[in-house]
Amino acid sequence: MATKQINMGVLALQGAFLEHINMLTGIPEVTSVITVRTAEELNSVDALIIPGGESTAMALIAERCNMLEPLRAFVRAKPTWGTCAGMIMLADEATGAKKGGQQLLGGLDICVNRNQFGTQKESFETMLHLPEILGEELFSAVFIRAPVISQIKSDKVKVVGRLERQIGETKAETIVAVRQEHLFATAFHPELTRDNRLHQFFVSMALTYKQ
Ligand SMILES: NC(=O)CC[C@H](N)C(=O)O
Repeated sequence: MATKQINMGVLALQGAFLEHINMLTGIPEVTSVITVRTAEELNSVDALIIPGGESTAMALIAERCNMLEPLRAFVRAKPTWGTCAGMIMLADEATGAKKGGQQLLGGLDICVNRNQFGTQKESFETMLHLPEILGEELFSAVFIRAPVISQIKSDKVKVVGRLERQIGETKAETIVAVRQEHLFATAFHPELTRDNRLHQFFVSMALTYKQ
């Protein structure tokens, strides 16, 4: 039986989209990877990655390009993975937003808190346990001005990644990866490593939604 094939898109309005394209290239099931900037391009893909970057800028550009509604319709129906700023875009609610708020796409029944770990200088890389995705194996996760999931608002949301950090005397645990049906979100940047296991996971996940 022929292996199922998939056409992938990476939203390329702003942020680290080239790195995602590099990660997807070479995964056998991926027939094509395109940069998505228009509704026409969006409608030609089976699944989408929304990259990291700056969610306020991404939302403003999406609004100016009349992409907010096409993106909202896409994420309601088709597999989408948001990384970092992309995760913020997929959240139903965000705190720590700029004055006046910011546009979100929504879809994930979560609240995220932006820039939870501080400034760019406070970026860090740590080994993460993602048992539902990688079993016992660890994944090196890069956090850059990352958000965290501060609230889960429905039982449709499955937590797939937790980060434990020692802050002074206390151990703090935060949620950094979730899945809700066809949506997947990570607070960190798997595209900035040389490890494409999470990209492989997303491709397999997206294939299960392809007729
Ligand atoms: N690396 C990132 O994507 C940072 C996200 C950024 N802090 C935001 O709020 O959009």
